[in-house]
Amino acid sequence: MPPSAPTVETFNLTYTFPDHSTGVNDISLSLPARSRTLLIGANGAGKTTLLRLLAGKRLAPHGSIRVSGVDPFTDGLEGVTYLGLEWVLNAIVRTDIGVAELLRSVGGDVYPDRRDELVSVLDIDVDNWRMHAVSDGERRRVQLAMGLIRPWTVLLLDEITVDLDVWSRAQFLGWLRRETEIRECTIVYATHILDNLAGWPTHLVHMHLGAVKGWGPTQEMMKEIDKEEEDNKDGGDLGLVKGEQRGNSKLGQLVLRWLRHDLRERGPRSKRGPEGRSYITGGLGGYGLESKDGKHSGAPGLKEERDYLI
Ligand SMILES: Nc1ncnc2c1ncn2[C@@H]1O[C@H](COP(=O)(O)OP(=O)(O)OP(=O)(O)O)[C@@H](O)[C@H]1O
Repeated sequence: MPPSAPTVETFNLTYTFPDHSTGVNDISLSLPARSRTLLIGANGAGKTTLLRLLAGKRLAPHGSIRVSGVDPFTDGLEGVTYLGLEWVLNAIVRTDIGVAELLRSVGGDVYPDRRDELVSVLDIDVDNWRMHAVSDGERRRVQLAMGLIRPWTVLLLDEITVDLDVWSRAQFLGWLRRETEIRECTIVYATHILDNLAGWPTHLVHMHLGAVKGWGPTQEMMKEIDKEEEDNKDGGDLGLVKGEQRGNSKLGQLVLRWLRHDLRERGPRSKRGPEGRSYITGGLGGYGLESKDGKHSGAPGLKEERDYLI
């Protein structure tokens, strides 16, 4: 990979699984060097598929992906680090092995400054922790350190911070941010957890049913929610009352809005339930029930779609 700035671009990227279901559909993105992009979308929106394609874990059509201006699958994926589920499930991190040894095995001695920095940021006890006898969150912290010691140029992160406590996650996100400020590197991060992310992403990508519905610099994307605040509607378009809105960050409000619209647009998953009864999902889950004769039995206390908060 050339030493130029690590831009990430896709050109009409489409991927269909062997069973003919759509993974991603006609995605064109141009993420600038040193950007920190969040992939946002409901479960099944295509975030993991996109990240795996960018990482070369799935074969993208020739010419549909460029990293630093070149086809990474022709010219090499060196510098691209993908941290996702399969990496997290690696069995070695559950064996009776010390942290120091593990970090050494992934190049800790070659990059001692980065190793020590990550150990400090992720609050890892190098001397005493053995991997078969740590908590899930502690294990995850060691895994993050292992995956990030080698200086990557493009980091593709599929939500793997779920086990971190709020403080550790904030420290970690701060470290990632600093990386993009002091080194030539770029991050694409798929997450549902928006805590401590206000001000973190430089770009947002809104995915739905395998497609990108919108993307761009965060400030541009936020205008949508700024406008809603200006309009000052009761509960806006989220179906939430005012007080509930206030509890969310602006980013949280924007994402709630997107996901609510996406679920409405997608519509019900299935009309048939057990025993011939059909679910009235209204795009928001199967809370209401309709009996065979069409009479609405409903979930206790829930009568209208507005009642089903996401
Ligand atoms: N191996 C597979 N074979 C067929 N279809 C798949 C496969 N993996 C994923 N899909 C489908 O592709 C779509 C996108 O899945 P993907 O895992 O990319 O979503 P996601 O946005 O990462 O979701 P989540 O937020 O739940 O992790 C889904 O509809 C899913 O059912």
